[in-house]
Amino acid sequence: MQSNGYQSGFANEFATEALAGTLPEGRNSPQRVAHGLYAEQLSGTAFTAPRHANRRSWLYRIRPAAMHGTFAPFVQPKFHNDFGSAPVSPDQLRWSPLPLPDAPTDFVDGLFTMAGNGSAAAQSGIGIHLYAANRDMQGRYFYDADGELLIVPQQGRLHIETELGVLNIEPQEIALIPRGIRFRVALPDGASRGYVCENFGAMLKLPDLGPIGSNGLANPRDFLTPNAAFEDVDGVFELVAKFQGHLWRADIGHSPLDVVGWHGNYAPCRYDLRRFNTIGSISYDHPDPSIFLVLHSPSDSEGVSNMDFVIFPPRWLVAQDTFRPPWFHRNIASEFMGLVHGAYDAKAEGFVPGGASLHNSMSGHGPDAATFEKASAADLSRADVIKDTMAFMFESRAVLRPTKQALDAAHRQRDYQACWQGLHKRFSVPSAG
Ligand SMILES: O=C(O)Cc1cc(O)ccc1O
Ligand SMILES: [Fe+2]
Repeated sequence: MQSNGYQSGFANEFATEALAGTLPEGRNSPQRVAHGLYAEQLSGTAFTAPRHANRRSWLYRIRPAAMHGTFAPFVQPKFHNDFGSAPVSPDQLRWSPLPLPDAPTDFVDGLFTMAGNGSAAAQSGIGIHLYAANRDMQGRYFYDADGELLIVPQQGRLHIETELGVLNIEPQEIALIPRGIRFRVALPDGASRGYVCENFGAMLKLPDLGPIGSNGLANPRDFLTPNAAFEDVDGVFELVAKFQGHLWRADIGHSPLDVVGWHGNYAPCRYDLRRFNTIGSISYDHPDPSIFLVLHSPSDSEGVSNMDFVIFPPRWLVAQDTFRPPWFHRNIASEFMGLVHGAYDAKAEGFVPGGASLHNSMSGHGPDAATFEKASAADLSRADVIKDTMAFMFESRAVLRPTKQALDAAHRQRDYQACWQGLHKRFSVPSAG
């Protein structure tokens, strides 16, 4: 399926048709829809959610979504929401990239669950997954009833055909696929890898800007939602569903990507992280990383997120009398980090593109010894430019429980804590007089 272009804006009321005259005028559900299509509403928030938070779309499609066979369990044991109940160690954890597969592996088969909290049943928390895949989804369509998917490719472009249109993204761009939307992923570059945050909680939204003003951080017009595109194909296909933490499959005799036109504000979108308007200190001190917030999923407590998606993009560091890289810290929040491109300014080595780290609540972390030495001696009369970099963080209010397979993985760096062992004692009491 080819892209039909995009519409700009975040969660706007969009309207798009791949065939002229598809969308009904003045009503959503006429007695007979144009072109013999079926009308179907897809709601992503409660019917009665306040207007500013209400998200739903109307789809005009060749066959209703109800048409498929019965579901049976689908076996892909690496992709799940079993975050366990065993004690979670407060150790800092880090991983090298998930190895690319040798055997033919599509996006669904290539998902590997790293950590998570909460559950789909509780409608709060997140699942954090990696993917490593090398072939297009063939005759297979997928949807996630458990959460919205935030996809962060690190290697290889993704061609994502969804019910509502096509998203093409490359590393340093992201895709957001709302809960329930059916899609198929093709890999134009072959072997591909990246990160996925599965959000069981409130839908991701742009943060308020407060004193920053009316512009800045991720600007709404840089979010792109696809125009309608459809395929009218019959065949022997399968529909894979993620439902309550488990995978299911059903036969389906046609492509579910058969929406000819749609309107509404519940739709997938893409965003280029390089468009982020990065704001930082132009006087002294390193600000809290909330200044780098792209999108967040609020929780029931004001100002406390179910999940914050934060990036560390290229930027200038000019603060005076300041240790410029991230400081040493312990936070109530729990931080899962990934690196899409380049190097991260808190770590001289070991944290590489495709890799990941996990620093849970109150576990101390910060610059490694080499970074500390360098930044403590840096000449601050010059501005530092941090270029060729794109790190990110999925930060959550609740502890992120690493999965057994993540802890046992061959690519876990079991010596991660050694990066701080060179931070020797520097203290000395000045001698009297
Ligand atoms: O741990 C990290 O590297 C992420 C991070 C970056 C920063 O600039 C300040 C706090 C923080 O948790
Ligand atoms: Fe941190």
